[in-house]
Amino acid sequence: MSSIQAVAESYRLFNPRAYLQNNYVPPRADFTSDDSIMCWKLRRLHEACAKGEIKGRILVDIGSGPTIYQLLSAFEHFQETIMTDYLEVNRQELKMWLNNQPGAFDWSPYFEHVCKLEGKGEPWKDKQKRLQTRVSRVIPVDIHKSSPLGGELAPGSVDCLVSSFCLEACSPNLEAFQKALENVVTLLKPQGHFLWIGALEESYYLAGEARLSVVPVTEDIVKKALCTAKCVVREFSTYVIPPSMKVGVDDVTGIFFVWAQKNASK
Ligand SMILES: C[S@@+](CC[C@H](N)C(=O)[O-])C[C@H]1O[C@@H](n2cnc3c(N)ncnc32)[C@H](O)[C@@H]1O
Repeated sequence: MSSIQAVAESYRLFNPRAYLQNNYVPPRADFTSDDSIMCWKLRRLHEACAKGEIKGRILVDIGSGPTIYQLLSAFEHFQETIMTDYLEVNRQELKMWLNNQPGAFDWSPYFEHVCKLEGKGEPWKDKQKRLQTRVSRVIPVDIHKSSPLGGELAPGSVDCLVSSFCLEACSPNLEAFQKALENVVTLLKPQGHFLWIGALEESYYLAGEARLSVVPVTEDIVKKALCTAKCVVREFSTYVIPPSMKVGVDDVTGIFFVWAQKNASK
């Protein structure tokens, strides 16, 4: 896969339902096991957001895909949450869930789990309703454009970004990955926060008929990319994929979680 255009072409076959089935049901999302990928991701996000520093007016999720789990802790600390994806099929899948339409993916175990992490005894349905109300827009994004959200949001206007498994999964090479990161970071206010989750050393993943190429990145590459994008790493952790989570839908070896902050002066 050699160009941004070729990557875009490969996404034409992306099947949101197959993607959800590959990654967002057991064993990868097994809430009876604290060792599952999903429990690790939700715990990392919960712990970063529980510190009380990550808050503000606008939260934007870059490359949401058909998923909402990545917002379950952060959205509570912002007045407005904006979800984004490159593909209309994914934006439709999200709208179906936001509008409680029949056939929408069932995220209830995720809400139950995060309510338990928060420990307030809140009924999960209350939290679900709050997220559905708090998401104000589901809009197109292209991380390869200097303004990834077009005219929808001005550079320097976002308090916090979330992004999971997007940048490495839509970039043909490391140069494009670095540029995409810099494009996305321009949306942040100085000192804005970035909660970033991604795949380590992955070269492909499947979503139905689609076989998507991924640019393999290491922990070191991710840290250096953030430094070049004028971001300071506040927390960095990695999860090593155990054999039980290797289910033949990708060749990922690990997952990184980063809480970074844009430099004050940029
Ligand atoms: C691996 S999925 C990640 C979905 C979700 N965030 C998650 O955690 O599972 C990658 C997403 O990137 C989106 N994408 C593809 N090309 C893109 C581009 N140029 N800019 C932004 N997102 C893009 C895809 O539509 C897809 O939803």
